[in-house]
Amino acid sequence: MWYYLIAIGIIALDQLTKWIIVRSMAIGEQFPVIEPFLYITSHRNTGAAWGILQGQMWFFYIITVIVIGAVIYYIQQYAKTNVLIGVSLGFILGGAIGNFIDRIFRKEVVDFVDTYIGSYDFPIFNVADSALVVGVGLVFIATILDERKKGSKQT
Ligand SMILES: CCC[C@@H]1OC(=O)[C@@H](C)C[C@H](C)CCCCC(=O)CCC[C@@H](CC)/C=C/C=C(\COC)CC[C@@H](O)[C@@H](O)C[C@H](O)CNC1=O
Repeated sequence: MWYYLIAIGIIALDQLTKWIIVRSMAIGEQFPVIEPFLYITSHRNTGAAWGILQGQMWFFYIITVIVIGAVIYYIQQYAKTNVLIGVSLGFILGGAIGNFIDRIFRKEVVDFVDTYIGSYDFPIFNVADSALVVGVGLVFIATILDERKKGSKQT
């Protein structure tokens, strides 16, 4: 149950940061946090990662509802026995809903975390994206650990 609290916490943090950016920065405005690696840049994206599928909102609604449905199903199935799976699914749920709220009410996603890896300007992202990437990464780790545990029991 409290995995949903993780998702709610992420949604709250995501929406709060986006609200602050929308209210206090013009689109395109930038200020440095850690030169020359990290900046806050007010950005909007009507697509998904790297701006793919710009404007395909119905596609995003359908995918997001599928993602949310799958995550809730897996939380009911696995979170009781595997805490790490539960936590990672909570992250994915929070991230998916965070961007879903933007897509429904703003018809675009607010992004503001602008990182430069060397001279490469990584796509500007937000709290929800970070939660999604961390959640997906944790699911992989939890699955690998789970397989190892099963493997060691059989040997
Ligand atoms: C993170 C998933 C993207 C997020 O998916 C969502 O909402 C989900 C719930 C719904 C999507 C319609 C479905 C997933 C599409 C899969 C995808 O896209 C491949 C991702 C690979 C991943 C490998 C690591 C890259 C990650 C990149 C970025 C995030 O880096 C932290 C850059 C983000 C910036 O391009 C930013 O403008 C994006 C904008 O905020 C809208 N965000 C989305 O569409």
